[in-house]
Amino acid sequence: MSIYKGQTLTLSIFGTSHGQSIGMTLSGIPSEANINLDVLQEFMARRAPGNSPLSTSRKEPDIPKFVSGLKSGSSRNSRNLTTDGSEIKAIIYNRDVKSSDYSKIANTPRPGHADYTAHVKYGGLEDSRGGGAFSGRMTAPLCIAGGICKQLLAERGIYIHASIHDIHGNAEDPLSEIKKAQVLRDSVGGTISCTISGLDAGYGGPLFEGLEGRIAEIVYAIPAVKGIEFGAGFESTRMYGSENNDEFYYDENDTVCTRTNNCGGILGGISDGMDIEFRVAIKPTPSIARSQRTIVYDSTEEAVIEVQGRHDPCIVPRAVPCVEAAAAVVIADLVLTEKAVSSAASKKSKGLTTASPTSASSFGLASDDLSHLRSSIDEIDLQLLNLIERRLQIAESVAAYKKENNLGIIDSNREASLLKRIQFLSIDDLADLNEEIFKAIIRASCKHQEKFLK
Ligand SMILES: Cc1cc2nc3c(=O)[nH]c(=O)nc-3n(C[C@H](O)[C@H](O)[C@H](O)COP(=O)(O)O)c2cc1C
Ligand SMILES: C=C(O[C@@H]1CC(C(=O)O)=C[C@@H](OP(=O)(O)O)[C@H]1O)C(=O)O
Repeated sequence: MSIYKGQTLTLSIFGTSHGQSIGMTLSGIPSEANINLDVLQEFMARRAPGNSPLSTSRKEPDIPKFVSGLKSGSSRNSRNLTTDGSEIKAIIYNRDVKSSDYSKIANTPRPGHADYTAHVKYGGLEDSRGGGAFSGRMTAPLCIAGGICKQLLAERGIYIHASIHDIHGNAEDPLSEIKKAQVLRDSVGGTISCTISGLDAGYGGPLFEGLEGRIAEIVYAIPAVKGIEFGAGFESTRMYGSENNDEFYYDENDTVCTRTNNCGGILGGISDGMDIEFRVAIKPTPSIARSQRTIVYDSTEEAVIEVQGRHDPCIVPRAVPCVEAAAAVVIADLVLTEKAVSSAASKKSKGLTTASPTSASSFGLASDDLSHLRSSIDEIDLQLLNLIERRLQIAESVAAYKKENNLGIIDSNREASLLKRIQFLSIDDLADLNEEIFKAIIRASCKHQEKFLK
């Protein structure tokens, strides 16, 4: 078992590549967070093996079975679940295990893999099949946790997106490098870019509390990661200060912004309100079918091995969601731990120049108050969402009736009387605004009905 200890979140990942199962326990997620299982499964599928000729042929559906922490939500959709505040525990059973691939190389560590170091540490008791506890397969549970955290963050307007930057140095046609490597019975690595947007200024802290270190800690847990750089990173060593410094300005909403983002959205270990940008270096897959020299355990002999079996010719494409997952876990931990820092705190209009949680209160708006207000809004949004979903379900029945009776979708009389009723029920000065909102709801409903009339 391997454990990540954040300040609020604890994530433990268990199992091995060829054992019965792998899985994770995530604690610290508050109750009432909405988790949609379809969204989670789509995320898991981006990482799952066997989905492309450019990945390992091992086929694993990677559908997590939740054994605690999630309950049915208030919506009728059984795929919409809610956290209940207890530990979230999920298991994935390994399906497509072919351990015979590993029997020939049991005594000869693969260069570049963790076989040798695991052997030293666990004295021969380690399970090296499929990489054992060091396998890239262990990123499936990481993606369960990360997928949950991504949904939690999206509800707070924070989004994480990673993509392939280059493979083997080729940013124009990266996938062609994998095909070349396959022909050569070799492997290649590459770089993944990741952007975190929507995180307010003021998260993190100096020295050991710095955001770069916290993100790096969890990104380095992904097997095959060999480097991480933020913003201009190593390139900044070739710049003058005048080129590297990100000049400040106020945007049209009087929010503090920077003209460039060479610091990658982090200054002094603290988020500056711009996107957090970093790149991750992934080494070439260690298991390759070409001859390589190695040693034979418990002897002084050397040997030549050619690794058989199913392997990713390049880890980069499947590591992209893993990087998003790692970033999501650490940012969720940060957001759940630190008091929400008012985005208003970095606005000129409030007369504030710093984003520190303590200074916010001295200007009349305590960050505590703000986070309470925001959580009330989140709660209302949830109710609205459920009500809108119920309304759309009823609209489906209306569509069925219209289809049966050859009626058109738009009924202007009905729409006019509905809007009139809204005007009547509204508080005076909100009547026009409410009418606009309901017009949008009616439009969405008609669009939804159209699907059922085809
Ligand atoms: C998604 C993913 C898939 C991987 N697939 C393979 C693979 O098929 N074969 C392999 O030898 N290594 C694979 N790896 C990399 C090894 O697990 C990793 O190199 C090994 O555990 C040693 O760890 P290190 O490279 O971090 O030192 C994969 C890693 C990830 C993240
Ligand atoms: C199965 C996955 O990746 C595995 C990662 C891996 C390794 O050494 O890291 C070795 C291979 O395992 P096997 O030899 O059993 O096919 C990959 O298939 C996965 O990521 O789900």
